[in-house]
Amino acid sequence: MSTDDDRISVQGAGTGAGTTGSLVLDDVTVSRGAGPVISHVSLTLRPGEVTALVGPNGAGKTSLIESVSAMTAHSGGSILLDGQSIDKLSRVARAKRGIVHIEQGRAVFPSLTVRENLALTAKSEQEARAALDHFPELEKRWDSPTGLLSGGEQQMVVLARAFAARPRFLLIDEMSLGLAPVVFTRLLPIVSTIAASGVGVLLVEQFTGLALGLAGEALVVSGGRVTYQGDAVRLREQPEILHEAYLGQRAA
Ligand SMILES: Nc1ncnc2c1ncn2[C@@H]1O[C@H](COP(=O)(O)OP(=O)(O)OP(=O)(O)O)[C@@H](O)[C@H]1O
Repeated sequence: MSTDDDRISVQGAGTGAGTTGSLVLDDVTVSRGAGPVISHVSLTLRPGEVTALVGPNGAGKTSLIESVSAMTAHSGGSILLDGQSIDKLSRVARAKRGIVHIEQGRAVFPSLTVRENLALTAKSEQEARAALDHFPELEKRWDSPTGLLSGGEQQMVVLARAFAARPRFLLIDEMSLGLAPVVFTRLLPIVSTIAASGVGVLLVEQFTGLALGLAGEALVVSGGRVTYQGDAVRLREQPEILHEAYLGQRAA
């Protein structure tokens, strides 16, 4: 059961001034089956900034990210884009407004070429090609069936396809899943570059150190609650906060 004392709010979250251009989660709770799996999260995503969402398995990270793209309905609080509630908007409507969700797992269409995969989201061949600016390694694979690419290259296709959709906000859930750390490390600068082009990124990641390296703000969640919210650099300097989150959930 949650109490008001458990709530962690961020200055500026909510409606009103300062939210234009932002995606705001205002006291969001997501429930599945018996009850809440993540409660009272307030967070503001801004263009050009990376926010890391980290915590142990089952903490509620995926449920939260899914509530933003409307894959899962939230049971409390509100989600606002440019200061307007998007609570009632479907997944497709939110995607049309620029909220793009990269789900866990590398969901490429293996028999389609890289070009064809990007054509699924890009408005034109020109835009698909433009997405390649961030992914020069895919250039030589342009006409290859995506299923023949390595795991890291397939994840690049997933990222490129999301970028070709011209997101305003990109929600990335466990991009590293099934990838060797060395391969994942190559993908991170691409995420930074995408953010630098003006996209607000929410990054859910199990490789916490790497994720915090490119984030401005970080949230740690454990057992469905936010246990830390603030500067990512400060979190890196205080690993005990993360340790507590992981150990605390195990003990709960
Ligand atoms: N479809 C579902 N129906 C019922 N409960 C679910 C469903 N999906 C997830 N849960 C439960 O919700 C809680 C939060 O899961 P969630 O996947 O959001 O956490 P997570 O932090 O993303 O974990 P992971 O890193 O393992 O994906 C867990 O207790 C999980 O068992």
